[in-house]
Amino acid sequence: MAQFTRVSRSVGLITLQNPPVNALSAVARQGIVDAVKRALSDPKVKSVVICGQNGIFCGGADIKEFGTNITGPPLVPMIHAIEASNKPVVAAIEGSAFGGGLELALGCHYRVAHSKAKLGLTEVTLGLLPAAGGTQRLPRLIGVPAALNLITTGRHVTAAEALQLGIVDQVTDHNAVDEAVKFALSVAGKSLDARRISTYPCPCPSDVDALFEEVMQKVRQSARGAIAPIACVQAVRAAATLPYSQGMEREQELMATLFTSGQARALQYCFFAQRAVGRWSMPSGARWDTSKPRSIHKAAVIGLGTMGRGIAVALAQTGLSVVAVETQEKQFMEAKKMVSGMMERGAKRHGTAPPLDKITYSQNIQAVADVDLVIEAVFEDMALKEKVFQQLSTICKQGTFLCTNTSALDVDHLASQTRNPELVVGMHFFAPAHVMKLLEVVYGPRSSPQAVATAMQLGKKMGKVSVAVGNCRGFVGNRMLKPYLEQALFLLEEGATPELVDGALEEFGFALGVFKMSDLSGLDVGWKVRKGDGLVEPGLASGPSARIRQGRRYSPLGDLLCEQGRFGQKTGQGWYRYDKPGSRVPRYDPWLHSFLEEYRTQHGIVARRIDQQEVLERCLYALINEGFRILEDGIAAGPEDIDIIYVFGYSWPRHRGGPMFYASMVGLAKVLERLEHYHQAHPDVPYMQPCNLLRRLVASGSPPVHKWKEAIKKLRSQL
Ligand SMILES: CCCCCCC[C@H](O)CC(=O)SCCNC(=O)CCNC(=O)[C@H](O)C(C)(C)COP(=O)([O-])OP(=O)([O-])OC[C@H]1O[C@@H](n2cnc3c(N)ncnc32)[C@H](O)[C@@H]1OP(=O)([O-])[O-]
Repeated sequence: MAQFTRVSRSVGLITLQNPPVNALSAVARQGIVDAVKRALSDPKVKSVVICGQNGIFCGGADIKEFGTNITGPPLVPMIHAIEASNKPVVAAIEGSAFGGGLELALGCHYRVAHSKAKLGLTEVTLGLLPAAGGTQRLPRLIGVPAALNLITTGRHVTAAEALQLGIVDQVTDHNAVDEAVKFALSVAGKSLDARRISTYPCPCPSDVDALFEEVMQKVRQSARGAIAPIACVQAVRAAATLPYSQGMEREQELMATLFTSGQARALQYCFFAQRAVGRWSMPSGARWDTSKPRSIHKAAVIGLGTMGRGIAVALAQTGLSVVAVETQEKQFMEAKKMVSGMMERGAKRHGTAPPLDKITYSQNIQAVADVDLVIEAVFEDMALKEKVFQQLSTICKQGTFLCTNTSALDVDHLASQTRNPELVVGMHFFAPAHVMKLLEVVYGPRSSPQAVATAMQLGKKMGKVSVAVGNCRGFVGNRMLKPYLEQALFLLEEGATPELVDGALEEFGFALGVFKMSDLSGLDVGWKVRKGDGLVEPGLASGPSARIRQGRRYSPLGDLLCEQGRFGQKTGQGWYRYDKPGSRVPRYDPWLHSFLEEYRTQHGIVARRIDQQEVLERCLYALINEGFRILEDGIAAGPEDIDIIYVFGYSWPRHRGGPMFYASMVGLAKVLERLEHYHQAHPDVPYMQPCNLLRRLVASGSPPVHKWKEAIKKLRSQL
């Protein structure tokens, strides 16, 4: 709803009241329409201010209404009525003005913003475009290039930038509503002819065609298959080339296409899923709202390799005091330099001072005695980690949380090395840890709800999207990755090339295909793990057993590359060739192709033609099937947790909503049928056998993804 009051005798103050973000729901829109009518018909009111309650202007259209039968007054005529008013209307922007919220403000004649406010036409991030006149008014106000930048990226701008761009007329450090009221008093009675943005000519660059062609090319490249950014460019082009009313028609047309698209549904699902993962629960019944986190003031990082350095930087940037421990002299000296460099670069980007004094370095693990929380990030070796946890358990003060950054090892086993296993959780960061947004918080059967709550809260403070998951090999992300990687190797054996597999995955929307990604991460990492698991047999053996391990199909292709010293980008050779070690541009490598041919000959494999569809089905459905197993095992509480892990940690294209959402869009019955097909064709790959949960969901009518949690609970109770 919206409240109307008269202030300073002649200013009509309209306050949006729809907590928590004053979204423009049907009731809120009706409230605005009624309040505006009242203000315009009240002769005592000479000017109007629109603001939002609780320090937030407006979070835009009510996203929860999308996909329902939308009732109430539509936004476009509501905003037109405000703009057409013959009394000046001033938007008082505090907190956020996003999407439809900013469009509402653009319909006002003036905008006053608080200095801490953020503004943006964010619709593109939800698979939409600003369809309440935003694509037509913003370019008229700030010019085509700046509007294109904002609308196609959805980026938030500060009040200072908004002032510089000309989006707002005044920025204040004081109460924005009070300032807007003063402003409204000062403009009462003045002509509004030059204040209605829809009547402005669009400042058009001389060569419109060339500009839009260039922008479209760039947007297509970065969109990775997302359609909304492209529609945004088309709508702004309409602003630049058509009269306002025709531009509005084009905006509505484009919006109608996006509105019902699967991509919009996927992106809106991601929006809510990202928030839902914060409401975590454990199989014990412990939950986010009943578990109290402890405040962390001082933390330690043990091990300053690549991961440890990133974690130390991320902690320091959060404002915590950090003790960074590295026992090896050479690594210690190198890490100190690198960490300072990382902080200085980060600070330069944000225009702040680097938090260099937040970190103290030590080569002695005893230095962590008084910290509240430790994150162990030593080499991925169980014996080494066991030793570290035993030491920490005796060195640290009572109650210190002991966390491990392991990406796959048993968190519960590490907990068993300590006196207080309830204080142990996994905090699995993704490289580079000070940049990547994802954090898997891994609880073992003995982790206390307080330890989980504390790690989740710390993750949030560090700006991470934190997801609480159960303990198993590889947790959620890396456990699902294993079958995906293996399928890619099997496809190579059968006749595919790295270029074909990567091409299919990149067309699907991944930033990098699986082989380019492996080259980037380093092939030696997985090799070491496989060696540890007893899977690696040196040499190019032939015969049926050469490609079988522990009774299952195994591809030694990755091991063979590593034996040749081909570790990926770092050595200049991997699945691709690079100009020199450390170069980033992958190039076709004739050696690799001859090697694959030789390998197939040696193993009596006749290469066959593999198409993109098979690549996608085998790689993605294998990964999805493991996702269903993870749900079945209770390692993830729901599909949202898995999807958010994949979108934020594994570059899964957000416009496809994450693997589990994608499965629901493809249709569970279809996924099941294809898995059955591939399992029949490859019976020596047990993980291709469709998971029971998938079968049961299909048998129960393939409920939509938001109903899976409920369905899983029901299925469990029947077991
Ligand atoms: C045919 C149709 C024609 C349509 C015309 C087009 C109109 C327009 O162009 C389209 C739009 O505006 S598209 C919209 C463009 N707008 C955007 O893209 C802005 C999206 N919102 C945001 O970016 C952030 O929420 C804020 C920065 C506003 C606040 O951040 P913060 O302080 O960290 O808080 P938080 O944790 O993030 O949210 C708190 C709670 O509010 C919930 N909720 C939030 N916004 C909502 C919404 N619009 N709606 C509903 N709910 C919304 C959120 O789910 C959460 O609920 P929970 O149950 O407690 O989990």
